[in-house]
Formats: sequence, C-alpha cells, structure tokens
Amino acid sequence: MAAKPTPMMEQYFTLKREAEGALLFYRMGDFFELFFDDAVVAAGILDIALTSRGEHDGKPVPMCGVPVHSAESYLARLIRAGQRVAIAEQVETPEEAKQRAKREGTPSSKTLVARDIVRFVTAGTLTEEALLDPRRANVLVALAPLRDSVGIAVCDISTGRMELEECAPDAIGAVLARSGASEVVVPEDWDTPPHEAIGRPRADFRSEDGEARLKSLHGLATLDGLGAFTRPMLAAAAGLIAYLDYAGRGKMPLLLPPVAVSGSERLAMDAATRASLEVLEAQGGGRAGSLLASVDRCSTGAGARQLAEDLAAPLARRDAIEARQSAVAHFHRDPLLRADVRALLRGCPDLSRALGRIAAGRGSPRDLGQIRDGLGEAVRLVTLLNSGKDIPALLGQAIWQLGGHGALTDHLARALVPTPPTERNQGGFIAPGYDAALDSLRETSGNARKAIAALEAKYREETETSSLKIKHNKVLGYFIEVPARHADRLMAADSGFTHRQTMAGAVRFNSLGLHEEATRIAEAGAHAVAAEEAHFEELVSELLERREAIAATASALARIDVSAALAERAAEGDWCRPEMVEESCFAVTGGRHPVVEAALAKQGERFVANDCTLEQTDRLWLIGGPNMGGKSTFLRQNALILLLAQTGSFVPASSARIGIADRLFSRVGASDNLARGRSTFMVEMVETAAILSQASEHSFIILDEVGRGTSTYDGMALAWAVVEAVHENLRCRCLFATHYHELARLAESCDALSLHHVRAKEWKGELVLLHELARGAADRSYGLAVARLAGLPPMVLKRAKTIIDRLEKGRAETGGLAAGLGDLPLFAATSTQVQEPGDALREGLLELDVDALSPREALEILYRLKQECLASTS
Ligand SMILES: Nc1ncnc2c1ncn2[C@@H]1O[C@H](COP(=O)(O)OP(=O)(O)OP(=O)(O)O)[C@@H](O)[C@H]1O
Repeated sequence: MAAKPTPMMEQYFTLKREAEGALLFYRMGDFFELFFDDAVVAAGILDIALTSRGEHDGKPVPMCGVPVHSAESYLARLIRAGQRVAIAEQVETPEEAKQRAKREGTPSSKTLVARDIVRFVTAGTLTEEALLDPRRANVLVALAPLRDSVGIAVCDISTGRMELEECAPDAIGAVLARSGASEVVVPEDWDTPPHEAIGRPRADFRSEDGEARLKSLHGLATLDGLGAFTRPMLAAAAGLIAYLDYAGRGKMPLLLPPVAVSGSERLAMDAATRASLEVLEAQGGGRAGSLLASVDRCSTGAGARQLAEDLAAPLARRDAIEARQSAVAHFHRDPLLRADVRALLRGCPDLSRALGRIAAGRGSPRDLGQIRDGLGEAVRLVTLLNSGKDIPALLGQAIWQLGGHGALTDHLARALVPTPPTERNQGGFIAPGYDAALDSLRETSGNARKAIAALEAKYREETETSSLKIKHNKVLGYFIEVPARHADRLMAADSGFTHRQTMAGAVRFNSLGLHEEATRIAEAGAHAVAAEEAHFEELVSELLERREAIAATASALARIDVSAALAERAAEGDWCRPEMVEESCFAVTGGRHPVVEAALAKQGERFVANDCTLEQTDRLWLIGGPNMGGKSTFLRQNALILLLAQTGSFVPASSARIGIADRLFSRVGASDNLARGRSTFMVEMVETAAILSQASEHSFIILDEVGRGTSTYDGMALAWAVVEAVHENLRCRCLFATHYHELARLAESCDALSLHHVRAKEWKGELVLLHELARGAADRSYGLAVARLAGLPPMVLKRAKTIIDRLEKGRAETGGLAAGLGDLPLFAATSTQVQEPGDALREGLLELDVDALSPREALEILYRLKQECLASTS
C-alpha cells in the first residue's frame, strides 16, 4: 500500500494542480524549491544540482532549489527556455500558523504555514527590470476567432500599451510577426491555433465581458470615445484581460486605454518578408546585422523599443508618414539642438517601465525616484525644444504631452531622498524634513545609538576593560562583548551585567541600560519603517491617478528620441528625405544598403550606389549577372528603402520619390524550414504562392531566383510563369533577380518589363565584380570565374569548362533551353483562354493548403504541376 503523503506533500500537490502545467516554485525559507519532474526540467535548464528529499510512493523525490534573493536571474533563464513558472509564497508567518492551529484545534506540529500561488511568471507578463530587454517591447497577444474573422488584442504590460485589431484568418501570421509576440493566448477549443499558442477557456473570450472589463478598468460609461471596436476585437480584449487576471492572480498590471488599429493604415509584411529582410533580427537570430541594429541611434531604451515597433509596422498613410518625416527633418536641420536633446535623453530613466512595475504592485522606491527624475527631465526638454524654430506638428504634440506634472514632481522631490533604494521594506527613502514625526523617530534612534556609544565608554571605564565592545547582530540584537580572560569581572553577581553567550574566545553580556536603548532603537526603527511604508503607498496612489498622463509623457519622450536618432543616422550616413506620393512609382538615385554599406565600411571598402526607377510603364525589372555580383543586395536595398521611407525615416540614397505601398513582399535566398517538414523548394513555392494571391497593384515585390531550388526545366518554367503573373495580373512594382538567361525573352512580350544586370568584367584572367547596375540583359554568368575565386580545385574547373563548351554547342544547335518559348502566348492570354481565374499552374499553386500537406503529397503535387507546365510549353 502506498504511504500517505505528508501534509507538506499534500499542500504541494494541491498547488501543483493549480499551477496547470507551469513549473511550481515552492517557497521554503530562503529558497524556492522545485520537486518531481519540475525539478528535473529546471535543473537541466539552469544547470544546478538535482538532489532528492524524502520519498513518495517508495521512490526518492527529485528536488532542486534556487535562493529567493537571486530568483530573478533563474526565472529569466527558465522563461527564455519557454517555461512558465507559478510562484507559491508563504502567505502567513509561522507564528500565525501556530495561532491558526490553536483555533482549529489541530496539533501545531502538524500545521504547515499556508502557501498560495501569488503569481504566474510567463514570457508575456513580465515587468521586472532584470527579466526584460530594455530595448525590446515585451508583447502579449490574445486572438479570438469569431466566424470568418479574428480579433487581436496586443499589449505590452511593461509599458501598458494596448492595441485592438481585426483581421482575416489567413493574415494572422503577418499580424503575429509584426507584433513580435512573446506569448499568444487563444480559446482552447480553436482547431487551428497558431504555433505554440496557449489555450484558455472559451468562456474567457466573450465580447460583452471584454467591453465591460475595459469600461470598468478605465472608469468609462462607453468605449465610443476611444474608437470603434468590433466584436472580435472586444472578444480578444476579454481573453487578454482574463489571462492577465489569471497570471497576476487578480492583480491587474498597467493597461492603458486601447487603441483601435486598422490593418490598412500599415504596410503589410508577412513573416517570411520580415525574416528575409532581417528587419528586427538577422537570419542567424539576434539583433546584430539587422536593419534595426544598423538604424538604431536611440539614446533611451524606450526610444529603441519605439523604433523597433515603427520598423515592424511601417505606415501606409501619407499624412502620417510625412508628420514623422518632418519631426526627423527638424532635428536633421539643427545639429546643435539634436546633440542637446540626445544628451538630455541619455540621462532620462525608463519612465514607462517604472510606471509598469508600480502599477503591477512591484514598484520600489527607486521606481518612484525614476518617475520623479524622468518627469523632471521632460520639463527641461520642453524648454530645449521650444528654443527651436518652426516646430513641426508631431513634435508640438509631443511637447504638449511632456508637461503638466508639476504638482506630482514637486511632491516626489520633497518626499524622496536623491537616490532611493530598490528595497522598500528597510525604509531610508523618505527625505528628511518631509515628515516631522518620521524625523523625530529617526532622531530617537540616532540619539539611542549615541547613547549606546556613550555606554560603551562608560562600561570600559567601570570594568577597566579597554577591549570591551558593544556589538550588534541579527540574532542577539545589541550585546556587550569582552575577551574571555576579562569575563570574570562581568560575571560577578553584582556587576550589573547578565550573561548571554560564551564563545570560543569571548563572552557576551547584556545590561539594563543597553536593553533600554536597544528597545528604543528597535521601536523607533519599526515605527519609522511603517511611516515610510505609508508614505510610499500614498505616493504610489497619487502617481497612479496620473498614470495615463505619465504614460503619454513616456511615449512622447520615446517619439522625440526616435526622431532625433533617425536624424542622427541620416546625418551620419548622408541619407535623404524621400518624397512620398500616392501613385505607384519608385525613383531612387544613389541607393545603398544600410547594413552591407556599414559592413563594407568597416573593412575599408566602398559600397557602390545604384539607381532604381520603377513606374507604371516600366514596373518590373529582371536582373541578371554573375554570382556575387550584388543582385540580392540591390533587391533588398530597395525593399529596405521603401520600408524605411514608410517608417517616416530618411533613406540611404541621394534622392528618392516613393509611391506608398500597401504590402511589401520579399522572397530572397533559400531558407530551409525542415523543422516544419518543408524542403527549401517547398518553402519557396509556398511563399511565392502567398505573394501571387495577396499582392495588389500597390504592392512592392522583390523575388530572388525563384525556381532555383529544383531542376533547371521546372525552375525556369516556374520563374517564367511567376514573372508573367506578376506582370500581367498583379501589375505591381517588382524586382526579379534570376540566373536564367532565357527569361530575357520575356522582354519581347511584356511591355512594362525591362532587363538589367550587375556588371562584371574579366581583367587579366581575373573576375572583377563592379556591383554596378546597368540596363540590358546579362551577357554571361561568370559562374566558373566565381567558383575559381572561391578556390575550387583547377582540375574540377577544367572539367566544368569542357562540359560548358559541350552544353553551349548543343544549345546553339537546338535553339537553347527556351527554344519554342518565343511564340508562347502570354500568361494573361492563356488565362483568358482557359477558365477563370488563371491557368492550371497558377491555380494549382493558389489552391495549395500547404500546411495540410505531408512532404510526400507535396512532392506528388509538384510532379503534377511539372507535368502541367511541360504540357503547356509543348
Ligand atoms: N553595391 C555594392 N557595392 C559594393 N559591394 C557590394 C554591392 N553589392 C554587393 N556587394 C558585395 O557583394 C557580395 C555579394 O552580393 P550579393 O549576395 O548581393 O550577390 P548576388 O548577385 O545576389 O549573388 P548570388 O547570385 O550568388 O546570390 C555582398 O556580400 C557584398 O559584399
């Protein structure tokens, strides 16, 4: 028969059930302990010793533990490893537990200190400074599918920002990629949830509850004043708030009034486009090498977070883009103002995160100090900014949001010491002179300390023991200590000293006088700490009454920082302000790739600037040329210029006139996604299919070597068909890089398509890559020359040369790979001959529900598509 679990184990199991799959941090004294599988998992992730404690069902119970005082760093590592943690704290003192036992009539030896889960620590619900990256937003998303639409609630509780949005189910991937969510919650009965989402009860996602919670959180009778929120949006808000409730065990973190976001106000980019353009992260992961890293000159963490958000969700409305541009231009024009503003911002604490911690009930006196200092800096910034001329509207609005906190800052300045501590329960943060009663308590304990020093001198004299000392420790409090050889004098019955402890070389005593002074200190100290605690609560509630205004100041500071930082970047790199227009054009002269240019500059090399001019009558550029010639770089640089321009930034070019795009697509390079069971070619086709189905006339597409992942015939056929589809059906701006010379023949049938190549020449047998774009088709591919550069053995190169000569001879005789394609009817023409909406190939691609395919089915479909393709070319 299994042994009955101990009361502690029973308590543990109850809490573990409540933890619902999260690791349970079970508080025992100065440690959080983990047991059973939790211990095994945590010990592995944290690389700490796995021990055992007692037995359960006849087996030792695995255990590991982390000290409470350093728990944050362990939590950070567990969260990063994808875990969630439930914190079970002791919610009564051992003394209270004993009293309870007495009341309940249970033996006190069997009564455990009550414990409760006080909080869940999850990736999306962090507020602690140590657990957050200062330059990255921490985003929690809730999705609520409702009929044929999905509501999305996005929030960053470390700053309180909250946005509500609605999208079509197939756009969820793009929205999640844009928000950069750390954690996603969805109704648990949803049959197609996004990868790694956390299921929560369906009842949490009721739109009526969402509306009611938002109204009560913000003290509003109606939400109409905040914007138009749809039912799916409110359902998502309900799910998000319910999850925050659950994770914080009823303690609501900072949530500002929600903002309704419309997808059409933003430049849409899917996850593949973001990854291939390396917007926030480089392909290998990490910030280094990304567009963000090469642009970010922000002085504050809040500014860096805002910039990342801006780059992740560029705008699609001209007035909004131009408003940001004007703010950047203001700082660009005035380098002195820019330098002063940036210097001031560098000393500005992170207001929004301090506010987030305070609102979540995890604030410290240091956070109050940061709010005081941040608001003070904001006022100085107002003076500085008002000294400039012709202040643009966006900055004017920001300046207005910076002020208005006079009473609160005065109060905080009077109440707090200059550098308040992070510990709240030790006191010492209320300034002298703020509270007379507190001052006199402090004076009492100061006097008592002086009295103790006087007692020491007096006792030395009386006992003629110069080595007598009055000391203090946590266990005994104050005591008198003498070396053992002098102890006899104090041991005497009439000495006035009472013996407390005998140590190896010393003996410790107490005295009535010392006891009195020590009690005075302890009482005054406890009263002082309680008084400071009360002041802390008062200050916090005064501050929270102004939470929205403080959050507005924080976001104004971030916006000013971003504008000044982008101006700094523009000045540093000689960037220009792009002219934004509605029509679908793209005219960039002297364009550069910001990341590649910086990398080359580090090696002392120069980046070759190139022009790109797309317009309705010349909207598709087919770009050829040698490997390593700079095709991919050219494609990406133009996509990045568009993205930067729509972010409101200046761009790396000497001039730019840019038609605002609704969507940006990039299919650059092959990225294997074997983890999801897709081959390189499959990924390429899936992404191409997405582009063909989603792009509009106002989109901007870059496609790099579509079709290269399969056999020459199939690849070329697909590339050919894709170019035709883009040219005839989508009719949008597109840069298409390819090694298939045969595609040049498309220029004969596609009137808005032109041919370009990156230049190279051979000089004294060596290949020289000029990285310069020129009109016309590429004459040859220089593949062997590049291979030679890469160090392929001469024998292999020689053999390859022989094979090429043979192949080329054959090609000349048969008319080449594309023989017979000259009179192939255009894509559009074939599409009208066959049934709507397109030819079989395109239809086949569009109809693929690739996520539902096994690799084998995918391959079978490819064979079929190939057959159809061959059939249509024969
Ligand atoms: N405009 C430029 N000025 C200077 N160097 C450049 C330029 N463009 C590209 N390069 C250099 O050439 C390298 C190769 O460029 P890129 O990858 O764009 O070539 P590619 O033509 O796409 O090659 P492949 O066909 O092999 O994919 C870059 O890493 C960069 O160092």
